[in-house]
Amino acid sequence: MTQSKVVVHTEPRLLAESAAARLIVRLTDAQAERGEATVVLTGGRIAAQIYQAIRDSPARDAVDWSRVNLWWGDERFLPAGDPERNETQARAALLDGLKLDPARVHPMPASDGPDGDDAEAAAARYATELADSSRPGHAELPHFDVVLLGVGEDGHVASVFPEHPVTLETRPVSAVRGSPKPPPVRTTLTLPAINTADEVWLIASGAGKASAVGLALASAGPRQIPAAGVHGRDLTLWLLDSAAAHELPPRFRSLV
Ligand SMILES: O=C(O)[C@H](O)[C@@H](O)[C@H](O)[C@H](O)COP(=O)(O)O
Repeated sequence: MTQSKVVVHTEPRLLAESAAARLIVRLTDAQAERGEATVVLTGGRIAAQIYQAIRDSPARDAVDWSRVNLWWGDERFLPAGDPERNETQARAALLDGLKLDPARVHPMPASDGPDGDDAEAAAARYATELADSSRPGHAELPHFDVVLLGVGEDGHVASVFPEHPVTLETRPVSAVRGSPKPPPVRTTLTLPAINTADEVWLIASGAGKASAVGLALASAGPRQIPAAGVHGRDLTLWLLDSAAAHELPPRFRSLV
């Protein structure tokens, strides 16, 4: 039975620093347990701050980065190296400074890759790459220790947007057309894929997220608020700053 936890920090800098420290510990624990660790990265502003905090952390190399498997939860379907790609932003903020094993780094396909501008084919390709790394007993997906998710003002996570057909997708990876958040074409892990993770961390900063966070932790459904539809097998962790926590349901009010 998954455990839910909400942690509120007074300001964005503390949210980013503490999330970075938490991820370093989580990855080192996973490596101690299984010899490797697997994390699914997200895009966005608070995620970039977390990546930079990891980069600058004195504890950074407690993680053996050569034994970390990196996947992405979603990607803007743009040419390789485009500054708007989540991969480009993660590499600039953190990855380029780490001793990663390139064979363990799995960016989502670019729009100038082997599938050209066919986002559906690119999504299928990523699904195959995931399946090729799947864990025993799970035909389609590797073991995800942690999936990181930013939360949109509208309650989206990854590129699963409210009332979008992708909210009903059962395949692990989907193309997304008509994204309300530019660019319009993306690829994303779906809610069922995200929910295979041991832990899902939802990270939100700023007053603009307060409504979506409050609805997700109240009674919203996953089509209306996709963030309401994600949960880890062991832990669903909300990492918030005070501004994003401003509309938490009464049972969480003591945290703010
Ligand atoms: O490709 C993307 O845009 C992200 O994956 C997206 O899901 C992001 O995490 C949220 O929109 C929050 O972004 P901010 O932290 O910048 O508000």
